[in-house]
Amino acid sequence: MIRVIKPRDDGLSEILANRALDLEQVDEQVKEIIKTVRTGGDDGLCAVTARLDGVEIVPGDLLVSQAEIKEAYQAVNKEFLSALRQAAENIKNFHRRQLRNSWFEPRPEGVTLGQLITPLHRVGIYVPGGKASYPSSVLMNALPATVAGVKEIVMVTPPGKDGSVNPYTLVAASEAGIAEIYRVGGAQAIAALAYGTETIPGVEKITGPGNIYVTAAKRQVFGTVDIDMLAGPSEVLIIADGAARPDFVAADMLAQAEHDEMASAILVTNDTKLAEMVKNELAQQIVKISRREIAEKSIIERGAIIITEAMENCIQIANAYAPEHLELQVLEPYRWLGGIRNAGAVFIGAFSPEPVGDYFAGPNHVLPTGGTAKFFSPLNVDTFMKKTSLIDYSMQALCTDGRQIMALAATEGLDAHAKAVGIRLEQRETGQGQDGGSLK
Ligand SMILES: NC(=O)c1ccc[n+]([C@@H]2O[C@H](COP(=O)([O-])OP(=O)(O)OC[C@H]3O[C@@H](n4cnc5c(N)ncnc54)[C@H](O)[C@@H]3O)[C@@H](O)[C@H]2O)c1
Ligand SMILES: N[C@H](CO)Cc1c[nH]c[nH+]1
Ligand SMILES: [Zn+2]
Repeated sequence: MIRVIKPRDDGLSEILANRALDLEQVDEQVKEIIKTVRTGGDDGLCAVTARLDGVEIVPGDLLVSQAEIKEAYQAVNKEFLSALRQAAENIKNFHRRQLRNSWFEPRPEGVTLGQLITPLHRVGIYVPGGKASYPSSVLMNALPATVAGVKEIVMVTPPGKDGSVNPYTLVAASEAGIAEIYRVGGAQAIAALAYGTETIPGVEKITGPGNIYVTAAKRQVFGTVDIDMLAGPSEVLIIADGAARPDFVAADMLAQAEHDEMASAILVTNDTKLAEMVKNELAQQIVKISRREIAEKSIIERGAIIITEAMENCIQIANAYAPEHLELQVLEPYRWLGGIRNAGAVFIGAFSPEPVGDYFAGPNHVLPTGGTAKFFSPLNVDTFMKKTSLIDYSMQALCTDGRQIMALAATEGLDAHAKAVGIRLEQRETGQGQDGGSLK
C-alpha cells in the first residue's frame, strides 16, 4: 500500500514535487470571498459563513459571550484542564527564552546606536476547526504573543453547524487569556481580521494554520497586514536505522497521516529489513485507528518508505525535503544532528514521538511546511515583535562623518540629502548655533 523507493529508484523527485501547495487553484474564489467581506462588512461576513459553513449567524452573535465560555468550562473534563495548564506552562517557559531586549550602544565618538524592540499591539490568531478541533493550536499561537507583550489578541475559529464553538477550544482560549473570540472561519475570517468589519476591528498581524482557503487568503492580505507563514499540510520525515522499533516508527507515521489526506509521512532508512517491518506494521496499525480513511489516503498518496545505501544519504534526503517534523530514530542521533540543516523541529530518539511536541514539551507546533523550512522558522516570540532602529549623533560625530555622508548622497544625485548634512557643517564652521549660541 505504501510506496517503497529503493536506492537508485527514481521516486524521490516525484515526492519532492508532489508537496507544493497549489494556492492558485483557489485564488479566484478566495479573492471573491475577501471582496465580499471587505465591501459588505459584517453582513458580507455572515453571508459567506452561511454559504460555506451552513450556519446562519447574525452580526450580534459573532463575538463569543462570557456565558458560553463559562459553559465550556462545565463541558470539559478535569484531566484535559490540568494537562492543558501544564502544557501552557511548558510553552510559556520555552518561549520566554526567546525574549530579546532593546539595546543601546553609546560610543566614545559621540554616536549612540540602538534597536528598540516593541510588541505588536493587536494580532489575530486563526484556529482551525473544520475537520478537527485544535485547542493545542490556541496555546501555540496565543502564548508566544502573550510572552511578547501583545496587548490585544483576537481569535477566530469556525462555528459548528449549530453555531457553537468547540468547548475545548474556548477553554484553551480563556486559559491563554484571549478576551475576544469570534465564531468565524475560512478565508472570510482572514478578510475580517485584515480589513476589519463593524464588529471585528482589524489587526496588525495574522498567525495560525488552516486549510488551503485560509492559507490563500493569508497570502492575499499580506501587505495589508503581516502574516506568520504560509503553512501547508502537515508532514513528518523519520530517519531510522536498524536499531529503531518498527512499531514506533509506523505509529509516528500514522500520527501525522491522520491529520489530513494531504499530510505526508515518510520513512528514510538505510536498513531494508526495517523498511519491510515498518510496512507490515503500518498495515496492522492503520486498521485500528479512528481516522483510518484519512490516514489511508495520506499514506497511499503521499507516504513513502525510502531505502538508501547509507545514513549519509538519509541526511541528504532530509535536507532536500526540509520537513516540518524530522524524527531521528537512530542509534546515535547526536552524531547525525550536526548534518541537519533544514527542518522545522527535530525529535531525538525513540521516546520523542512528534505528539510530545504537538502538545506538551514547549517548542511551538506551528512550523514551516512544504520545504519552507529551508528559510522559515517555527512560530516564535519574534513573530509578535518588531524592531525600530535608533540613531543619535552628536554635533562632533556629524562633523567627523558629514563629508562622507555628503559624498554618498552626491553620487545618488540627492542634493537635498547632502544639504541636510551640509547645513549643519556650515553652522559649525561659522560657529553659530540656531539660537545664535556657539557650536564650537
Ligand atoms: N501546522 C499546524 O500547526 C497545524 C495545526 C493544526 C491543524 N493544521 C492543519 O490545518 C488544516 C485545518 O483545515 P480544516 O479544513 O480542518 O479547518 P479550517 O478551519 O482551516 O477551515 C475550515 C473553513 O474552511 C472554509 N471552507 C471549507 N470548504 C470551503 C470551500 N469549498 N470554499 C471556501 N471555503 C471553504 C469554511 O468556511 C470552514 O469554516 C489541516 O490541514 C490541518 O492539518 C495545521
Ligand atoms: N502536528 C500538527 C502540526 O503539524 C500540530 C497538531 C495539533 N494537534 C495535533 N497536532
Ligand atoms: Zn499533529
